[in-house]
Amino acid sequence: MKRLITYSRGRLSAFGYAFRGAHDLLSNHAPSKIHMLAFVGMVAVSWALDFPLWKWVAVLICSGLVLAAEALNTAVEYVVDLVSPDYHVLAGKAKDVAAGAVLFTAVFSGLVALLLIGDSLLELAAAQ
Ligand SMILES: Nc1ncnc2c1ncn2[C@@H]1O[C@H](COP(=O)(O)OP(=O)(O)OP(=O)(O)O)[C@@H](O)[C@H]1O
Repeated sequence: MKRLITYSRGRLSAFGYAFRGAHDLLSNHAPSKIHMLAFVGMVAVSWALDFPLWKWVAVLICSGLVLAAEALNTAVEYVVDLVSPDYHVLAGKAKDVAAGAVLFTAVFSGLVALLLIGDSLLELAAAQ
């Protein structure tokens, strides 16, 4: 029982650290705020176009991937700034590649959003 309580406390602390990281990400990094705004905008559009369940799932998966990529990119930036505050070509590459991960997820999520919205608009037009 004591081990279970200790284990549960450890897991709860881990959640706390994760929420602290998410708070830091969303309050101190402008790109994350933009991604969050895009997510809120996409939720509004999905609501307005009365997306079916599978489209909501696609929206949530894509939005989660973009925010997770942004979080990892920010983590890479923190670590690079810690271990290589001075200029180093590899430090620059690490940051650039991490930013590339965000670019990939954002571009492909944008394409998914266009397909989902386009499909709903075509359905609406066909129903007129
Ligand atoms: N220590 C370094 N050595 C070499 N190049 C670096 C270094 N730090 C940053 N750079 C280069 O400058 C670019 C911008 O770095 P910076 O830390 O400002 O990231 P950023 O993309 O502007 O961060 P944010 O997402 O917070 O706006 C990096 O992608 C990299 O090419």
